[in-house]
Amino acid sequence: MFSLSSTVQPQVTVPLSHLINAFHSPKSTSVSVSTSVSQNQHRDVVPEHEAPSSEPLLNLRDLGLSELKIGQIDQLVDSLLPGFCKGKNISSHWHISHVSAQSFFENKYGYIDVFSTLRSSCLYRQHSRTLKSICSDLQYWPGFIQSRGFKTLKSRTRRLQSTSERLAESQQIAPSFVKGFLLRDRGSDVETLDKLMKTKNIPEAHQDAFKTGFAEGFLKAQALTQKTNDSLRRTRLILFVLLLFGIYGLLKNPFLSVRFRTTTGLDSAVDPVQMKNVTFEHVKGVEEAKQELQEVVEFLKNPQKFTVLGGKLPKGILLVGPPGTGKTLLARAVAGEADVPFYYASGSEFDEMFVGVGASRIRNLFREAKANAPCVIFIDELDSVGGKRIESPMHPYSRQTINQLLAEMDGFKPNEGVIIIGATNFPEALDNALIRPGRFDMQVTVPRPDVKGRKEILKWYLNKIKYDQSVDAEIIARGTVGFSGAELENLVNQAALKAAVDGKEMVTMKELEFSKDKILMGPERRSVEIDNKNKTITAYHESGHAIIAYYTKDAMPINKATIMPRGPTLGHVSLLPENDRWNETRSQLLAQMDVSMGGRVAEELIFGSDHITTGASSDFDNATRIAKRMVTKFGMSEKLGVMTYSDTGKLSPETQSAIEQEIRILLRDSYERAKHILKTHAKEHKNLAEALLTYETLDAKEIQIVLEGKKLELR
Ligand SMILES: Nc1ncnc2c1ncn2[C@@H]1O[C@H](COP(=O)(O)OP(=O)(O)OP(=O)(O)O)[C@@H](O)[C@H]1O
Ligand SMILES: [Zn+2]
Repeated sequence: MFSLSSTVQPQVTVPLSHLINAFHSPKSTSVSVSTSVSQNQHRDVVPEHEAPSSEPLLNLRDLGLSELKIGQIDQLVDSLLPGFCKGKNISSHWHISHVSAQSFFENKYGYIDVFSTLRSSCLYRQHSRTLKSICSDLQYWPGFIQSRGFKTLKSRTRRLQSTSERLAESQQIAPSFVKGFLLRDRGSDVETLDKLMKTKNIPEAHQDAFKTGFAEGFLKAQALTQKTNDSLRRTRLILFVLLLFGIYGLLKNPFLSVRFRTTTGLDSAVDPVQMKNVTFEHVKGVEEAKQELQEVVEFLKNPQKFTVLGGKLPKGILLVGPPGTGKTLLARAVAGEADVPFYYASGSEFDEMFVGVGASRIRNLFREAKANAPCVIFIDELDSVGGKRIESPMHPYSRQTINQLLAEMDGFKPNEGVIIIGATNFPEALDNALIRPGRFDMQVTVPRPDVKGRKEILKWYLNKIKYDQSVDAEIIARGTVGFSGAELENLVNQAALKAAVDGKEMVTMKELEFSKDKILMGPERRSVEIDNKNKTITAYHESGHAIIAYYTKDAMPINKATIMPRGPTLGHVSLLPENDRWNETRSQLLAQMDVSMGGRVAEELIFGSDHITTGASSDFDNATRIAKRMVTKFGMSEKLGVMTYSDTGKLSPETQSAIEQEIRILLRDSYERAKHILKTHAKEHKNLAEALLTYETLDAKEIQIVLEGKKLELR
């Protein structure tokens, strides 16, 4: 601790504590003193000390100090002024062993024992020896002297008053020199010291040494006080200079200044943007969301019209959906359609480790927005400011931030024309207080686009680039199940870049397919040298899949087959659902399993069962997953019936083995069906594999040509 009292304390009390230490620190000395006093005195003293009430109030005479013999005094003085008696001179020992510490502990060990004061005050009182009793009186002194160094005059007076009050009570019995110390009259200190030494018959030569020692100790203590004060002042100065440098650095250094700015909360994204250039036209494939937001646009255009009948519009709208589905775009479009200012804020901006900063940003944002109503405030990643996790110790102040947000949302009237749109990927993570009526009480789902939506989005972005008329957006749309708007935009962009790199004038299907595969499976690995044997195996394996897909009634249409290594694969066949599949029939699922089996079946038929490879593992994963779900989820096993088995680990061993049995049968049958097809179409299989070895990649049309036995035009 660096409190003033604790730093200054030691110096002022030094001289006396030295005395105290000198009096009774060498235990053996004090013992020998007390044993050598006459039995009488000893008896006199002991009972007094046994009575607790008499503790500190002892008269020197009672202590028998005046009766000490010369030899004993020598002993005493020796303990006070070590080395003095021997040399009858102020030895160098005395100079060194002075005073500079408050306690015996500190003198001995060289560092402060923080409990020394407490301990001493208790211990000294417990001592039954006479000299120690004096010390118990003496050690009142440091406490009062301490105040002189740094207390105000007022407090000092008060202290003195209380001191004298206490004194008044004990005036009759307190030793006079202790009184002198307590009153801190230096003159009387000396006087009392003189008197003491006189009454106690301390020889004159000793008296001088005694006083000198006292004075020296005092001076040293003064010097120490001065030193401590100086160093204290220096430390403060250094800290102040460092602080100034720190602030200067923060303002000067660009990186730091950004930190500083963002943490001050003074400029938290309060500049609105006019969104004239973004309208609902720009958002494709999310028709339902657009319809729901249409009424908000009407409201922003004319807030009064809506509230005149007492109707209330939601203050907050929550856009919920996976990343990249166009939530931000929709919010912008709302502002753009209504032609009102758009305030953008990201939830993570408010998630500050500094107390109050997040809250003050929210305040600023709402103040600005209200001044410019009607307007739209958009808070992206709302979960990072309004999430339930805000109780976590990592975000100690986010509770404040969310409370501020709630207060601001409650703080304006519904017809003020401020609409808050929040976006989140995890609505379930939001704090309940945020989604109750009056806050974000309208939820709009922004899902991943369906095949129609994907086609629209693709067309929208294709129209921004040069593309060949042969490009069929629908084919790409069908092959990009689960893609978000942002991913589709990226796909078109990558195709355009690829075309540019290849020196083409326009983007064709080839580039679009290429970038689709790249996004789905990772980049091509053209540099990998695959030996002919492996290439052949891959060609037959992939053609196996393709043949099964082609000749199985309920399989998805083939889109493409390739033996170009990409990501972790050596080749692949891609199939295209005609439409997004909302439901799948039993025969469609079986067809998918058969197609998966096609690869391994081909390897076995062409190269023999000793030469099958590891390449089919992901095919089996896929087939097994389908079979398992058919049995345990879809009720498609006659033996196990129309029942779901969610946690197979908890089922009885019989049921578990029955499930396993059924899955095994489904897979085995699938394998056999695939084998049958490949055996039947061995010729087509061979043709297709050879075509793949020649051309590396074949699209749906080319595959059809090969399988119909026609010759492919040379590319
Ligand atoms: N439905 C869509 N129509 C047109 N473009 C879209 C669509 N969805 C996404 N995009 C494109 O993707 C970009 C990113 O989308 P946006 O930032 O709106 O997604 P988001 O849902 O807000 O994502 P996040 O949750 O990651 O913030 C948009 O700027 C836009 O170019
Ligand atoms: Zn395969």
